Amino acid sequence: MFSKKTMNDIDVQGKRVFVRVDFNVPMENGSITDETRIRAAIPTIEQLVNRGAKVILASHLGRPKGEVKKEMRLTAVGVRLSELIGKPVTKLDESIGTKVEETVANMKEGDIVLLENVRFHKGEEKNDEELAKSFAALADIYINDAFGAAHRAHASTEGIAKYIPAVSGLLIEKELVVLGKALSNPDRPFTAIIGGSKVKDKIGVIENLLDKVDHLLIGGGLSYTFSKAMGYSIGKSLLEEDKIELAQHFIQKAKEKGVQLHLPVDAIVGSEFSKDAERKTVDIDSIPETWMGLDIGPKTASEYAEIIKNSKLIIWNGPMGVFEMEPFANGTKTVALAMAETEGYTVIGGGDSAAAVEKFGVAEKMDHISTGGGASLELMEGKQLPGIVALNDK
Ligand SMILES: Nc1ncnc2c1ncn2[C@@H]1O[C@H](COP(=O)(O)OP(=O)(O)O)[C@@H](O)[C@H]1O
Ligand SMILES: O=C(OP(=O)(O)O)[C@H](O)COP(=O)(O)O
Repeated sequence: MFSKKTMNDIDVQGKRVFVRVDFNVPMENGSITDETRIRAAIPTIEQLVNRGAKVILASHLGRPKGEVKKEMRLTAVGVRLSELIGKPVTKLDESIGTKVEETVANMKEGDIVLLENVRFHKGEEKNDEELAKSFAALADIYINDAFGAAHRAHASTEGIAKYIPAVSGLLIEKELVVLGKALSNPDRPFTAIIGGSKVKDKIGVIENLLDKVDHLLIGGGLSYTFSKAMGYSIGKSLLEEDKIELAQHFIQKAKEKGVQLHLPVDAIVGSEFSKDAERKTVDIDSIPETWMGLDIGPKTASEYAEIIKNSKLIIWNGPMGVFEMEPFANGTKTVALAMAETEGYTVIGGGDSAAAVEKFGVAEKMDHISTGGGASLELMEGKQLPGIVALNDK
């Protein structure tokens, strides 16, 4: 049961509503390559517009680390949102300050304003009180609908909730209901697949996952820290040096728990991080010194596909390789196709993983595409998400 107040529990007509969404979409050369997260926010926005709210949207994009980065502006997102929703969206170049205050003061019922990337302010990720108060001062009500960022205690996801009435949006509610149902009493075999490049963020979740799953499949950039822990040389592959010991601990813990921890047995390596790189397939203990692992190899991919097909519940977060580059897309594609074929209940989490199943044309075949990668993993671990804890109880 969802114990937090939602936007259905409150009156929003004529109210200024600060809606935190997760518009952190994959971008390439200024264009949006996957709009899953924008589409996922639309039911909340549309309903608020129809109910006569003044809708102030806030989001982060990428990790600009407190600086204004031109390629991380939300301008393209504003344009696409306006097209999808069929209404004007006023995109501002700031998220606080006089210009924002004036624009908000002139809003009419049903208007939509999109603020600039909140992470252009250092205070956002520090959950700075002053910044949170400035966001709160813009609105009468706070609605959190950024499921993908709900595991972050930031000024616009958590801090703001201290100062004005705070409720959840429709997406967060839906995510919690669907994920909660799948995870509360999981069908077995239960398999989790973890990959991607946010190694520091994701390696920690493995500790608790080992208590929950039957199979854990590791791929993507994350896998090379494990290869290193096994004593293999990994050339120039992605490595989180200070997590090698932790990876060793997980390999040991998996053995003790009887969890099948599967690590890649082969890799596709490239001579550089480029789609035009020279490429070859090698066993995992034979990555040449100056090369880098950019995809799981074919033996690994087919082993993983087999496990997926024989599982009853599969949760996948993080691509198996740099699938955005055609020569390194095959591992992710094989896993995506196996997810489409399995009889098991399939959950995809994360911006890039969602983009991958779209790219390979199998999004429709998934049982649930979650907008949160890290957030769904933390939920699966049994952790409380700060962006949700902060909301008012029913
Ligand atoms: N071997 C690798 N080396 C470097 N980057 C990788 C590798 N494998 C996958 N990636 C990258 O990981 C990124 C996605 O990681 P992440 O953000 O953790 O996933 P998600 O958004 O699904 O949670 C993709 O852009 C992909 O190119
Ligand atoms: O893309 C996101 O997370 P995800 O890659 O775990 O799905 C969210 O927007 C959170 O972004 P962050 O991991 O930079 O805080």
